[in-house]
Amino acid sequence: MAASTVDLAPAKMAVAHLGLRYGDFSALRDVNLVFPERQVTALIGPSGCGKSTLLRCLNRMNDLVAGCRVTGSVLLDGQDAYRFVDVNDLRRRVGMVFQQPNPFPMSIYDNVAFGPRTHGVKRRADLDEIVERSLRDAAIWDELKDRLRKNALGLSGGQQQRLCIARALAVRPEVLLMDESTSALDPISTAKIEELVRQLRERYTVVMVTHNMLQALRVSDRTAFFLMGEVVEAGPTDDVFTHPRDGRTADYVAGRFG
Ligand SMILES: Nc1ncnc2c1ncn2[C@@H]1O[C@H](COP(=O)(O)OP(=O)(O)OP(=O)(O)O)[C@@H](O)[C@H]1O
Repeated sequence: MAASTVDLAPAKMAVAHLGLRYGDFSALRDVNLVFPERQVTALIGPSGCGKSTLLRCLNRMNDLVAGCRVTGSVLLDGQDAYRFVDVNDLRRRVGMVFQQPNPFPMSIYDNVAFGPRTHGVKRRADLDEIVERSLRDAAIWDELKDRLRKNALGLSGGQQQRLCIARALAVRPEVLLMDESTSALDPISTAKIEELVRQLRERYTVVMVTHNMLQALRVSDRTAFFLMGEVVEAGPTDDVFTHPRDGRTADYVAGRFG
């Protein structure tokens, strides 16, 4: 079978024969996926099928879960992320934005400067430059530039989430993981973040978990459909939604279960 053009894009990340157990429970089984550079990949599937678990393997957040055991491999630029990449370096290169906006209870400026400071950036001019660049990249500079010293907890939910994206971008990641990052937001804030993701893909590789089929269709280049810890089908988003190869994918994207 001829590979499609998207399949030929260089893989920024990939997982091969990935398995994950929480104690006796097998949450992922033999998952094989590629995440091409500068593309958005959506992970879809019913609740509990392992989407967030897979996402957390990509930056080894599952290392923090007691009793969790990972088999197979996770590759970043072809290097095994569990063996050859320092975990702190991995988490800098593979940033994450969560479902609930979670700004720190400090100023907008200090939220964005937090990561660079922990990585040793001290000069005020450098931090100023990083804060402005990150807020611009998160499409929220114009809204916030006159209130950088105000507490981040005073922002709306949508603004807080874009601030969290700016905070993630401040350490210059290469991959951005988004775990249902719009599900707590109103439709206008959601639309702003979707537009932002479309812009971010020019420079970053994005992997997003979403329950929203239309969101996957609007913003992703590729989609992987999970069911009970396995990938049923993965490929270009248009193919998965309009010509699914597996009947279970067809039923799910048509909303017949979920
Ligand atoms: N820390 C944990 N300890 C034990 N089991 C867990 C843990 N985290 C997740 N699980 C289980 O692993 C399975 C997959 O969970 P996961 O959160 O990855 O699913 P999901 O597809 O992201 O679900 P949702 O869409 O509801 O967020 C579920 O059965 C869940 O209960």
